[in-house]
Amino acid sequence: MAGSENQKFCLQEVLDSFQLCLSPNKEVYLEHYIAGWRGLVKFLNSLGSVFGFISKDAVSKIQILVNFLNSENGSQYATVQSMVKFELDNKLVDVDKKGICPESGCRTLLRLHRALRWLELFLERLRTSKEDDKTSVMCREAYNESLAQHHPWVVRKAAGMAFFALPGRPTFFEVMNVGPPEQVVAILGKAVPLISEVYLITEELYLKHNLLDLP
Ligand SMILES: CCCCCCCC/C=C\CCCCCCCC(=O)N[C@@H](COP(=O)(O)O)[C@H](O)/C=C/CCCCCCCCCCCCC
Repeated sequence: MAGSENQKFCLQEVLDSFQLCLSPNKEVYLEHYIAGWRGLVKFLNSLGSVFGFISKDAVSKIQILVNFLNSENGSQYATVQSMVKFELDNKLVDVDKKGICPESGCRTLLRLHRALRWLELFLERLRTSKEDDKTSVMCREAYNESLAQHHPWVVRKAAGMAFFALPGRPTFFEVMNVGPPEQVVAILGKAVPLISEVYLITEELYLKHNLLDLP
């Protein structure tokens, strides 16, 4: 999969990954979760270098999780549930403040998990938007309702500037690469509930283990 972030984006592939994410007993497969994010990063990269700092952060977090999956403990990272159990049982998570495990799987996934909520809110706005609605406004609103609450001022400012560079809705829909607008809206109608389900399962798991504020 190396370098796949540079290939052409297709929304259907992202949908497929998030579909494969859930096991029959509603565990979240890390491999497919990562594949979903890789697909999204492809989209981000196609929007231009102004989004480079966001893409870079997402790629570095994806890479941390890939490294865990490929490590000698890889089988413990098969699902988000098994990762949480393994890291907590073996004291591999910095719970209160950064210490000897600053880049645990739990902490790294939490950052992507928060971004998944932004994605859900943004895609729902896109799905229900009108032709001349502004993607930058949809993106900002979704960001303010989610990720922004976890970012310091300087990151919020940089993100806010980048949103101005987002293309209009028609170009945005074209880049999604699934056909005419009605088709995009139909696929978004499948993607949003799926992403929401993955988000909620992870949120409940993290809440149960008191992991929602990992430093
Ligand atoms: C389906 C097609 C349409 C939507 C496609 C969206 C594509 C989005 C792809 C990636 C989204 C970005 C994921 C960002 C992860 C951010 C994780 C994070 O919060 N990191 C911060 C905290 O990390 P630590 O310091 O604690 O390690 C880090 O400080 C962040 C730095 C970069 C800025 C992040 C800004 C996020 C803005 C999200 C909106 C992206 C706009 C994309 C527009 C399509």
